[in-house]
Amino acid sequence: MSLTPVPVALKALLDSVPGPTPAQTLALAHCAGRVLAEDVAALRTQPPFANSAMDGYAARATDLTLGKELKVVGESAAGRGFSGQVGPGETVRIFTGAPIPDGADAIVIQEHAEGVGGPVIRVVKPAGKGQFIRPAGLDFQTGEILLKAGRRLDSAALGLAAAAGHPTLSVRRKPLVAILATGDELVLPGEPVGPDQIVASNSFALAALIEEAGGTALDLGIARDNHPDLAAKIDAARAAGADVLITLGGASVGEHDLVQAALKAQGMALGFWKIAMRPGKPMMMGRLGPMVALGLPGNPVSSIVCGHLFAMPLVEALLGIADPERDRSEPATLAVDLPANDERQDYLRATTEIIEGERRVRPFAKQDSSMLANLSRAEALVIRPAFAEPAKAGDPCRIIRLR
Ligand SMILES: Nc1nc2c(c(=O)[nH]1)N[C@H]1C(S)=C(S)[C@@H](COP(=O)(O)OP(=O)(O)OC[C@H]3O[C@@H](n4cnc5c(N)ncnc54)[C@H](O)[C@@H]3O)O[C@H]1N2
Ligand code: MOO
Repeated sequence: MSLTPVPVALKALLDSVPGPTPAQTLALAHCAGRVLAEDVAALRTQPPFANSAMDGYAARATDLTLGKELKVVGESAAGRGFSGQVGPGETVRIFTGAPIPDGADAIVIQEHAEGVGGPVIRVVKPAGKGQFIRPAGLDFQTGEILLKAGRRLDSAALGLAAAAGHPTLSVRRKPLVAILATGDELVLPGEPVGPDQIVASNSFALAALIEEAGGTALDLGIARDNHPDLAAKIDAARAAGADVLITLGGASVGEHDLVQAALKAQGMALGFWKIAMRPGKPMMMGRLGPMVALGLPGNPVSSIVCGHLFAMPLVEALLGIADPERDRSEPATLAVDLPANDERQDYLRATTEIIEGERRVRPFAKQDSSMLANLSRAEALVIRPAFAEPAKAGDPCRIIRLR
């Protein structure tokens, strides 16, 4: 079977998503990091009235000339405006956020006015028309679309939704991603490690990526390399209503690599198996009813790199985020020579440094897909396209930043 190129695999995976998860209404306080299911329109105009950007004096701009003396006829504070009219030769003491009184069309800040005894001030620096006045609707108008569906709710978006008068928002349900480790050799961290056993790490790494992308990770534990156990764990994922089942390991061609057969036995329609990528070659994708099945290789670095490249965009697609397929790579410059590449697109763990304004990347000499320590030290993955010619230090390249 030929190897599926990375972009073809990504497209097939995202196309397999039946649609975004259903919408749910949440109180604003619980919306951080969630993704909007609908556009958000302003329920009010902001600011609702012209107000002062500074503490000072509101007057007619024609009166705010050097040395002019003005009579203070009242005060406008935030929440308590001045109800009268500002006439020629008059001014109103005003504070930041307070409504601009009728008749006034400029603010002189208090540092540019001095008291001359009694309720009189003198202008020591002129102010032009409109100075320090925020007109009504400066920020937004009622009905204006402020945030589009698919927007992740960061602090700026949440502040804006609140200012626009929304106590709740319609957001996508977090995609539920069941994660199943497989292997007779695996024990959990902290458990006694017998001969020939390995500590399972992939579920923890993948759960973190899923949560970072905006999903909920459901750890199904470890299935042993036999059909009854695998079937029971796959059943558990379906019973939980998982949108996605990620399996870890058992993806390759050995006699104990049973995951694909176990999924097919339950009716999985295979999308693809084996991609032109290093690490990550034995990755598999299929559909089991409404659930997307993503089979990641067991090697820890392979599963995490596939998690970045495939599982995170999959969660984004389920959240209805626009263009989950977008190119996430950035330009950089190689710090070392690299040999020609074969048919698998490489993702090389690398450190990065800025030299003379240029991001230089230095892949580790050892790239074995079992080595997690250099993945945690890596700041980027250097992409080496399939069949790339030998490259020299100083050549341009593309990278995916890891942090
Ligand atoms: N004859 C061939 N052998 C292999 C091929 C191939 O094409 N022909 N492909 C290799 C590649 S590439 C990869 S990647 C691995 C992936 O194999 P599996 O997905 O079947 O992974 P396992 O055999 O189950 O495990 C590989 C390795 O990773 C450890 N592992 C597994 N699960 C976990 C976990 N949850 N946490 C930590 N470590 C885990 C496992 O103990 C093994 O050491 O196949 C190559 N072989
Ligand atoms: O593709 Mo495997 O992930 O090279 O080790």
